[in-house]
Amino acid sequence: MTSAAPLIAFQHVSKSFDGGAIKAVDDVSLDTAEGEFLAVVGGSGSGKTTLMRLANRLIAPDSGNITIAGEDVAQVDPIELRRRIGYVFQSGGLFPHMSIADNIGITPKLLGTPPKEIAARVDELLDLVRLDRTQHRDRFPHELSGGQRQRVGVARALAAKPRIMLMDEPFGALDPLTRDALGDDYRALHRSLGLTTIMITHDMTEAILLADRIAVMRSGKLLAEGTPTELSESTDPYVGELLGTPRRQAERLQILQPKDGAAPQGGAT
Ligand SMILES: Nc1ncnc2c1ncn2[C@@H]1O[C@H](COP(=O)(O)OP(=O)(O)OP(=O)(O)O)[C@@H](O)[C@H]1O
Repeated sequence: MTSAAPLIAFQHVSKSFDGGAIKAVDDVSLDTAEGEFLAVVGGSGSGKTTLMRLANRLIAPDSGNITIAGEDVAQVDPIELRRRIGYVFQSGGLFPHMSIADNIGITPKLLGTPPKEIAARVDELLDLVRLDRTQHRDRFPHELSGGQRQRVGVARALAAKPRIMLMDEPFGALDPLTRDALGDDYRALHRSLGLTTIMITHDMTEAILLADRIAVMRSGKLLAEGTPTELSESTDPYVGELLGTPRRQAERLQILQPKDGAAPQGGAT
């Protein structure tokens, strides 16, 4: 647990579907401090997306509550909430018939921002996510690579200058190198913009590399949470199983370590 007051707090949150037959989220209490990067991992159907949708008020909990900076989200106007919380979808969620500039500018437009200001903001955001302005502004989503589309998804989520970013498997569908590059770039943005981020990922290695803290979900319940080091000390068999892959990767990657402290070829410092 962190000592600072949480920016986002789930308190005994539950959500069922199909008349109670499916307990998607089952009595989850979880805090995220301001500036923290929290990864939520867990198998398919464990309740990760439902947890995000509850925070964003896309759905309402059956019981418990979610607060942002101490305020119950149920009391916050949904438009105001979307301004405070950026949301990045796995598929990018871009509107196919709209240009990249229009996709990125949609939230400022809905908020009544004057067109000139929107155009300037779109260019600023393209720079921020490292996409060339002139090359990309007028293209359509199908004219971009998967990685570029996800960069646009991040830019669009940042358009209204939110303090909080919720990301649902944002880099899951990308090849490993692109995934790595986008993860690193996003982590840098998280820091430089002072964001608080909750990111769902299936990939424990990605969670360890990017997040300050990791929450493990299973069957709607929060099974474990902590820093990567804390989790690696967990005796829970499922947590151990999730950590199996990164452990094996780490062991195999040992062979890439320079021997006897010698500098790697190329003389990088
Ligand atoms: N609108 C809905 N109506 C009925 N059941 C739902 C609904 N949304 C989610 N569920 C069910 O709730 C459970 C949790 O789903 P959720 O999407 O939160 O899991 P997840 O951990 O995000 O899975 P994945 O990693 O596959 O995206 C699943 O059994 C799912 O089928």
